[in-house]
Amino acid sequence: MIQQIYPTVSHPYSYELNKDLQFAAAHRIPADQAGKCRELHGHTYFANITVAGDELDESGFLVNFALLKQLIHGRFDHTVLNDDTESFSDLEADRFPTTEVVARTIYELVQHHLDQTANRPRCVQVFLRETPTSYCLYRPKPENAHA
Ligand SMILES: Nc1nc2c(c(=O)[nH]1)N=C([C@H](O)[C@H](O)COP(=O)(O)OP(=O)(O)OP(=O)(O)O)CN2
Ligand SMILES: [Zn+2]
Repeated sequence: MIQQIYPTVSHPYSYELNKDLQFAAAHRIPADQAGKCRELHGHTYFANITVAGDELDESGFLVNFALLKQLIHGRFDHTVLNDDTESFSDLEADRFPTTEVVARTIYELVQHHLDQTANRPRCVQVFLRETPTSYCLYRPKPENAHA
């Protein structure tokens, strides 16, 4: 079980939910500065996804916790991230599967789903831990988070 205190994000909404999930994946960072991380290696990633909004859906949910797990764990668990060419690329640094880019990609996948719901909650933060000593936070710009 994941138990951690996460950084808080300020937002104007009345409801906020948080979903912890984990997935095992391999990656390589195709940059000279990446050193040993240029080689294929694996991590157990821990993600915390924060969703906020003012309206609930017909189930009384902002969004179903299980749906968030399905979107992210279902897509990335036991994969090689570099092979997921819809999300990542070995040719553009902004799409290398770094912690930063994976965190942003999780945001994009979650928000894309939320944009299709009637109650339209917003993903306001993604926390992604790659190693015991390394993590990244992704927060959309306010105009995207509060649209
Ligand atoms: N800004 C980033 N820097 C690094 C990333 C990254 O995604 N963003 N990734 C790596 C490697 O892929 C590696 O997985 C993580 O590196 P690091 O934290 O250095 O891992 P260690 O286990 O060796 O950390 P120690 O604290 O030294 O034990 C590298 N950099
Ligand atoms: Zn790595």
